[in-house]
Amino acid sequence: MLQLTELCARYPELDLNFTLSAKAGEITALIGPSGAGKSTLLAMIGGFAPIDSGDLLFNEQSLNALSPAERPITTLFQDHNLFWHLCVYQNIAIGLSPSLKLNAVQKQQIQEVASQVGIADLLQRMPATLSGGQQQRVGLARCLARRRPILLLDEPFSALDPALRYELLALLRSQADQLQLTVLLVTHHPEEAARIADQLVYIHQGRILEQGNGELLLAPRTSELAAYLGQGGNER
Ligand SMILES: Nc1ncnc2c1ncn2[C@@H]1O[C@H](COP(=O)(O)OP(=O)(O)OP(=O)(O)O)[C@@H](O)[C@H]1O
Repeated sequence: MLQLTELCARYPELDLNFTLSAKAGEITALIGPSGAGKSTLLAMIGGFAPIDSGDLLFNEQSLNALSPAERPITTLFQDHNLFWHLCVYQNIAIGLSPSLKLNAVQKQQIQEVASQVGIADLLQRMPATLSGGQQQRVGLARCLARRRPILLLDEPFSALDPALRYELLALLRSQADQLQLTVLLVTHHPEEAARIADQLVYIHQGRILEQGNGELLLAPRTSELAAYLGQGGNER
């Protein structure tokens, strides 16, 4: 279980304060307007942005003092996931060993993960020769190969067309189930995320305003979420 308790960061323009928990095997979709603090929240969990106060626990162990590499976490971003001078195999391998020297078990792991995400026949290709969807599969494969129990995704599929985006979300769903990953996904496509997520979390101005399952989108309780969803106009 990943548990955030009053996890705070203060910036000149925004105070962030999050209390949230997510279980193994669960996908949590983080939605909210631009500038709400979604990416900063992922960065705080991943160790890339400072935590001013509060607790970040995974299976009851504090992660606050750990460096990004020491945390049981791997992150997939929208861009900059791939090294263009390395082939697909090496792009996955670098997640396991920065020197690209792999033992037999690690080599096997790469084959396995490549099959799981449907890129087993692309391992010798260069990233520039792949479609956007294939490239994001490679990025996802690298994250999965690292076998960290927490997977953070910051809008990784948003540049893809809707059908491909959904295909990758469905892949994420199956991997979360199989590997019992705790997944936090930042997305600007709430309806799509609702099809695969266990919980939706609406973030507004550095705070969680609403949280729940897909029903949230059908019946927002706050005027902020209604406005974000384009259902504004009704005073609530
Ligand atoms: N390093 C920083 N220095 C100053 N302010 C920061 C910093 N990091 C985050 N912030 C503040 O937090 C706000 C939230 O930014 P963040 O990128 O997390 O929003 P977001 O919800 O992910 O937006 P988007 O959907 O556009 O990616 C920023 O607008 C800024 O006010």
